[in-house]
Amino acid sequence: MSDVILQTRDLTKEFRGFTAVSNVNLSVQRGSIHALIGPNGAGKTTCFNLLTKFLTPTKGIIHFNGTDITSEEPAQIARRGVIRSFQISAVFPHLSLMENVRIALQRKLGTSFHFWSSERSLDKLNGRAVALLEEVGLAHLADEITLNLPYGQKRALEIATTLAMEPELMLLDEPTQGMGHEDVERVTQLIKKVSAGRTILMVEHNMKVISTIADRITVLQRGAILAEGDYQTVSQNPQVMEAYMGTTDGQLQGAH
Ligand SMILES: Nc1ncnc2c1ncn2[C@@H]1O[C@H](COP(=O)(O)OP(=O)(O)OP(=O)(O)O)[C@@H](O)[C@H]1O
Repeated sequence: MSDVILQTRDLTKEFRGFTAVSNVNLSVQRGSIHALIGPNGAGKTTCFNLLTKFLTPTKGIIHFNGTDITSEEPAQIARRGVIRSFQISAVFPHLSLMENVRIALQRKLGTSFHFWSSERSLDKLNGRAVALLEEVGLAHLADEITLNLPYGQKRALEIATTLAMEPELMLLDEPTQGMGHEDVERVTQLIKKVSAGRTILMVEHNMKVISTIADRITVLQRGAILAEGDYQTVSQNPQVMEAYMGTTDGQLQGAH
């Protein structure tokens, strides 16, 4: 039986008559790494904004875990476990890595009386923060000031703060953007690692990353789904090649 965690039906967003996302029927399998790709302006970011309700759809339905969440507020959707990776600017540069992860954990716990009434709550909080830093390979830098981290490790910290929100579905927005080859490799492996027991929907331009870790790919063009399938299927689709390269005999590897 297929196990779909996220499903959209006819998801559409119009901006003053311009259709940025057009009747998108997206189906994300639980436990998969699903990539959303497409040329500039294809509607990828708008899709993410609709899924997290930073934008209200003009039309369409969003189901998460079988529940219609279309009319829910962003905070409600986040509480359900749909968490978009924080932008790098949301990580406090003058605080240590440990402090940043603790703040993310506190944000998740909020004013839960059950948690804070426990005498050992601070120990638990610190323990959880260390475990998250370990998960992303940054535990040895726990007391380092975030500002001093190289770019690749800042993105790993961003993933740790996202994990602190206990995501069931993580939305990663161009996680390897602006990285050198080694950082791309490291973050690719990190995404693979943290995908265990979670579902990841990622916007990514780097075809090497996509071919390495994506189970399924949805290609958007001018707001609509152009193609879907695994890397092999999508990369050999003449329409996809055309959309990326303006040629039907090009290779997707060269895109972006
Ligand atoms: N708030 C807005 N008002 C008007 N038009 C918008 C708005 N947001 C996005 N658009 C338009 O919608 C289209 C899709 O934009 P979007 O940012 O979703 O594309 P994208 O696939 O994420 O592109 P990129 O890869 O360049 O980030 C673009 O033509 C963009 O100009």
